[in-house]
Order: sequence, then structure tokens, then C-alpha cells
Amino acid sequence: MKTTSLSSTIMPVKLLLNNPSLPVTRFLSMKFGPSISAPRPVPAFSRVFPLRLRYLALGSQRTFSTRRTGSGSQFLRGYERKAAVGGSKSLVDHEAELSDWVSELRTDTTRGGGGRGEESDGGGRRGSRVRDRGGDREPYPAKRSRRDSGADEFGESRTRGGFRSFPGSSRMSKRDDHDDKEGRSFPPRSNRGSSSSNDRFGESNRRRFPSSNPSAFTRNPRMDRRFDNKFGDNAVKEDGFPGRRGPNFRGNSNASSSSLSKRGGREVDSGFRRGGEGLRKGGRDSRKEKEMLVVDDSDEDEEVNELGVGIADLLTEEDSDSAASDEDDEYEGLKDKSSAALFGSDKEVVSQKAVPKSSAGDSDSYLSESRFDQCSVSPLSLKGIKDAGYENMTVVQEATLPIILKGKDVLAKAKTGTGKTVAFLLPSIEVVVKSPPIGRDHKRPPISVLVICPTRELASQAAAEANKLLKYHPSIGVQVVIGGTRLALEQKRMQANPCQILVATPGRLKDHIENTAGFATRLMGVKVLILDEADHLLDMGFRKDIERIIAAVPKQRQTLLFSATVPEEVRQICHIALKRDHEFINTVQEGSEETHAQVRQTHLVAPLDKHFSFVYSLLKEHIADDPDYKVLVFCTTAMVTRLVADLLGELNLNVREIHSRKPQSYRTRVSDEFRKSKGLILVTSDVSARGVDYPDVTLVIQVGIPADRQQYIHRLGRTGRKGKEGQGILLLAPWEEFFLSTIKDLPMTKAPVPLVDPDTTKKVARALSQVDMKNKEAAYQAWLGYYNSNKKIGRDKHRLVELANEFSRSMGLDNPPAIAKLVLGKMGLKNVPGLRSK
Ligand SMILES: Nc1ncnc2c1ncn2[C@@H]1O[C@H](COP(=O)(O)OP(=O)(O)OP(=O)(O)O)[C@@H](O)[C@H]1O
Repeated sequence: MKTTSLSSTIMPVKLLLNNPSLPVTRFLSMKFGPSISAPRPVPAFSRVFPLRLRYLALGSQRTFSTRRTGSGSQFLRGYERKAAVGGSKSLVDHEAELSDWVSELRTDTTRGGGGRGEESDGGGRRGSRVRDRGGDREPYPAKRSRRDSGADEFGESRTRGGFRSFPGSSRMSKRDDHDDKEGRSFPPRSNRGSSSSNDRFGESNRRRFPSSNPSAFTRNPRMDRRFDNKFGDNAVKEDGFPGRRGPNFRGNSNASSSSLSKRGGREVDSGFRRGGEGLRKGGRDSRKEKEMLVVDDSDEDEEVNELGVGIADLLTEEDSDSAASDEDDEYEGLKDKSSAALFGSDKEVVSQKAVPKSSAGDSDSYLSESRFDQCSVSPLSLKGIKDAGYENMTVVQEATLPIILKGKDVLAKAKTGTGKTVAFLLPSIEVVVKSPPIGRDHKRPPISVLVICPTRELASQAAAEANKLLKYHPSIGVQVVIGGTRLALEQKRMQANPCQILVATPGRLKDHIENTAGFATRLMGVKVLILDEADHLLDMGFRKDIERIIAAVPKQRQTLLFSATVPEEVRQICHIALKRDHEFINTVQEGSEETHAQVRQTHLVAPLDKHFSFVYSLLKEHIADDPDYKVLVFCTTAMVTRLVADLLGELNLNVREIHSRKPQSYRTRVSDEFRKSKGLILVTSDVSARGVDYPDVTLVIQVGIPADRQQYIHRLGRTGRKGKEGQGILLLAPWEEFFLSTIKDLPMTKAPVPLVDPDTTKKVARALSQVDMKNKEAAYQAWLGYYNSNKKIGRDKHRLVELANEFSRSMGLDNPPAIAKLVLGKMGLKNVPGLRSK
């Protein structure tokens, strides 16, 4: 394994030297089709990197790289003529897809209102799939896409042929999935009451979580000992996969193993565990704790209570808070470049120091050779950067910063966990710095920078990062507006605390545009608009909100789109937000995977009735291997997430859950706890799939088919961040195996089948019997809704119901739970044999 890794480390470097296939790819502005070939000079960037880059604009794609050769701070340069991206698709395909989109857009525009990318379980709602209430999957209807119409039913064929695997094929198809109907079965916001669906689940949501008592969060040493004895004492982390370095990466080859040992040696310093009986309590009491929340705002109540969980999980209402491009082979070494020379700075240049060998602790593989103090950012920003512990730029930061600083629109693609947030925040802050200062009494300064994130967690995280960078800019304020908090509170907060940088989720931002006095005027000051997780925000679930937001900010602005995944169709529609002459900067080397080499990816295909015991066994094995385990278990929907969390709690594992059906205060607390903790499992819906930066996640398990290839990549990206190791396991049922064809280019192997002895089987069955029946019913309905919306699995309703009933049996139920007729009607499942209605 090590040999493989070493060769794979060396090979790309050789390639770099002999063949200018270089890792950072920069594209000309988005064009439709591969036909753009006119050479175009890039004076701005050449000025910024005068000695580092020269361009030949051939084709629609340019590449460049910065790489140290031998000692010192030499960089390799190279440029390559490349086939246009998307070459596998014909121009006809592109045009067909574009025309699909345009007609959909028209439909969207005419239907008005509706679709927001928020979440729900179940399949009644049409139009939007994922809601920023957190991003749990919302099923999309099974309208057959042209492209996939010939696919095997249920993907039962295990061959990988017959399924288009270029990135984004599934997404394109998904777009086709959307029905014209918006599923407006929800009452308008004002009509929604704080009813009592919680009560249905025995959750008295008005009880106070004892978070005011710090001891509630301190560890119980006795429990820890008991826990460690049970799972961790003699645990030795297997020296799994050596840290193969992609050609983008530098750093010594020992980095990964050292990181491994460091991780193994770290103390468990925070988070509370439950062990032994305490762990048993973890199942039940954790639920109690979850119930004892500070639920002090109406939106949160609405989020949990709306329509009653049964239907609410099936039907997500329109929720205004969003709760819802070269010269061949040129290598120019840089020797002792001054920062001004490096970046063509026409600004104040901050003193430079020798380039440090390493500045990132465990692994610096994701870092570039360039230091922040070599670029033209303000001294106060540099101080903030230094205090944040950043010295060298990451690859994406190095690639984008000079271009953004020049005012260009940018679409940037960089792997997960490689510092995209700082990449867009830092140059945006510089825009504010250069803006005329606001007067002290200016309570409502224009908003200069608007950052849109798809989930609340991500928005809060980006705001926190901005605050770090703004430490020495006291006159620049950041505010965050997200769903799940009272609009009025945010309005007051924004009034009391002037801000020039606003981070928001789309739905809540739209609320403010429509309901907050003076807000629209403030937005007219926007100079930089950022779409984080851009591909997701431009997806159908969010697009209408995004279009509304774009219409509310000035046309004369800079726009930055960042994501770890940029499917072809997103490139084709990004002109919604970006200027035509924007730059596409792709730091994922052409031909390399979009996932990290140091993350071991495996898949396991097993019948549904084995899934629960497999998840338990996989977790137990991992816990035994790594006492500092930190695991994310992704489930298909919020209600299935709750079921799995309940089950694992009953099995005495130290588990938390997070999904859209939890109040925001709870989500924030659990998210913070997981960020700081070790020895903890977070069972989650897709609210945690994108962007969330939990350090040192050791394992990501994905149970059931992810919504698409992108979602698989983003979920997996919660581990292996900042060059660290990680592991990912995808657990599928046999009829979900077709999904593997969409990720066949990723380095994935078969996982060994976990050993499940009869005792374990009994234990899991017993634990399942302890899970609240209502939660099983809700999970069944949500499961049915999710797969009903899958264009392959949901096509044959009879088969779908058979599978759902298999899921029901896997929960230990003899009979499938009855579902309300209304709900079955909404799902298009009325009178399908095998279903019970009520
Ligand atoms: N220059 C830097 N040096 C060291 N650490 C950095 C640097 N820039 C960012 N980081 C850290 O790297 C981590 C990952 O950053 P971030 O969350 O922005 O990644 P990302 O690329 O946006 O990931 P995702 O695709 O999952 O959203 C964060 O903990 C951040 O603080």
C-alpha cells in the first residue's frame, strides 16, 4: 500500500516535469460547448504573477501550477493545451441541456413563489429538493429524464454500463426530475401554528435544555473510563493508507503517518461521552436532553411542529425563513522573489520572511508555497490571518486571490477542506477596506459583501471565519441571517450592529429583502456577491431564491462562485450570476479525482435487513481501532436519521443527531459539540453534507444512496480535511448498486463484510424494539418518500412499495405502518398494493 502511495506521489511530479499537465486549471469564461479557441491575453493575471504565469489561450481551458522543485522556493510552471472540458458530450447535448434549463427557468418564473432548497422527508412536495433549513434531502418526483430513460429499473443490473458517468449527469437528470408543481400544500408562513407534532413524539419542546449549566457539558470521567475500557483501551489505529500526495501537494511523505500518530496521541479534551450504562442512557437520555431545549423562538417551533411530523416530514412547506485557459511547457523558477515581484503588487507590501517549510501541523499537503504576506492585502488583514494561524496560502487561495483582488468574477473549484472560505472572504474584506469609511453613527451602512450559503451551519461557520479575519478591522462588521431564528430579532440585531458583510441563507435573505425596512436599499451597496457551494445554490432547489437575490443586488458587482464540485451543467448556467468574462479556476487537476487520495473509500452492498447491524459493527470496529474516533453517519432523510440515532443510542454508542427537524438552537449546540469533540458519532441528514468544517473526522459512513455524485463527494469531504487522513464507507442495498457507476472514477474498493455474530444480531434486534414506534412510522414514510422521488428506484411503484416494506421489516416491524391517504395521494401511491392507508 505504501509502495502504491509513493509511486502515486512521484508519478504526478514526473508528469509535471515532463508533461505540463498541471494542477490548477483556469478556464476562460464559460462558453457553451468546446468551441472556444481564440487566443486571449490575460494581462491582469500576468501582472499579478509576472514571472510565474504565461498564458496561451487555447481552447477553453488553461492550466497553471505552483510547485517547489528541489530546495528553495522555486516553482514549476507549465501550461497545457487541453481538450475542452465536457468533450465527451456533444454540442447537441450541451444545447439540449441548456434548452431544458431555459424552459425550466421559464416555467419557474411563471409559477412564482414556491421552490426553496429546503428539506423535508417524504415525497409530496414538488419543485425544490433541498431546503436551507439544513439541506436534508427532499425527494424529487420521478419524472423521467431523457438521458436516463433507458436505464435499468431499480438499477438492478449490476453492470456499470448504461449509466452516464460524467460528473453531473445525475444532476442534469435530477433537474429533469422536477415537476412543474410546487407542492403548495403548505399554509403560508403566517398561518402556520406552533402545533404539537413534537408532542406526537413525546417531545415536550418547551423544556429547557440545561445548557446554562456548564456541568451539563463536562465529561464524566467514570463514564469515560468505562467507555474506554469497553471500546478504546487497547485500540491501535491501523496504519491504513499512506498519505498519497496529489501533484498539487507538497510536503514530506511522512506527513500522513505523523498525522496519524498525532491523532492517535491526542487527548480527548472535550465533549461529553456516555459509557456503559451511561451510554445506554445516551440512547434514551440523549433524547430527553434533546427535548430539553431552549426553544425560544417561534420559527424553531414551527420548524419542528409544522403540520405534524407525519405529514411535515413528507411535505415541506414554503418556509420563509428557509428553515427552511499558454505557452507549452514553461517552468519559471522563482528565486528570492520579493512579494511585490510575486504578486505584482501595486499596494503596500508587508515585510516578508523566509518561506517556512511547513506551517500546517499534521500535514501541509494542501498548502501552497506562497505566503499571505506576499500578496497585496492590507496589513490589518494580515494580522488577522496570522492570528488565525494561517501563514501559507492553500492551493485554492493562491490560485484565486490575485485574480479576485483584480476584481474579476471567478468560478472556483477546489477539493473539500482546502480553505475555500478564506479564499473568498479575504479578498472580499479587502474590497470593504478600500471602500470609503462609514461614519460612527451610520447604523445602516450599505452591505458591501453578501455571502450566500446553503445551510445555516455553513453560514454561521463562514461568519465566524470572517470575524477571525476581521479581528483588526474593528470598523467592519459581519452579520449572519439564517432561518430558524426570529426575523424580528435579526432585524434588531442588524440595526444595532452595523455590518458591511452579510452572510445569509437564501430563504431568510429573501425574507429580509421583502420584509425588512431599508434592507433592499442596503443591498444596493453590494460590491461582491459570493455563492458558497455554488453548484448547490444554482440547483433547482435554490435557484429561484438566488435569482431573486441577484435581482436585488447591483449589476455592477464582482461575483465569486466556489464549490468542490462544479458539474458541467452548472458551468453552463453560471452566467446567471457571473459575468461572461469570468475566470474558471479549477484546482482539481485534470484527470485526478475530486476526492482526496488520503481518504480511503470503500463500498458495501448488502440487503436492507443487514444494514443496521452492519452500521453498528462498522462503528464498533472503528471505535476499537481509533479511540479518538469522530464519525459522521449520513442518512437519507431527517426521520431516518432520527431512527438510526435512536438505534445507535439504544446500542450504547455515544451518539448525537442533527437534521432539519431539530430546532436551530439544538443544531447549533450539537454542531459545536461535535466540532470540539472526539469519541463521538454524529448521525446526520444532509444538513452536514456540505461545507461544515468539523476537524479530524475519522470516518464517514453513508447509509443508502446519496442524492447524487456531488452529494457523495461533499459528504465524504467531511473527513480528510486539511490534508488529514480519513475513511469513507458507502453502504448500499443491492438495488442501489447502480449508483456506483456514477462514482466509478473515484478510488473506491469493496469493503470487507463486517462480522456480525448472532449475539450482535440479537442485540441490534433488541435495540430496534426499544425504538419508539412513532419514529419507525415516520422513518418508513420518509424512506418511502425519498426513494419514491428517486428517478430509478421510484419509477416502479409496486417494486418501490416492496422495498419500503423490506425497510419496514428491517426495523423489526411485522406490518408496514399505515400512511395517511392524503400523503399517499401526494406521493402518487394511492392503491399501490402492499401499502396500508389510514
Ligand atoms: N491558509 C490556511 N492555512 C491553514 N489552514 C487554513 C488556511 N485556510 C483555511 N484553513 C483552514 O482549513 C479548514 C478548511 O477550510 P474550509 O472550511 O474553508 O474548506 P473548504 O474548501 O471550504 O471545504 P468544503 O468544500 O468542505 O466547504 C478550515 O479549518 C480553515 O480554518
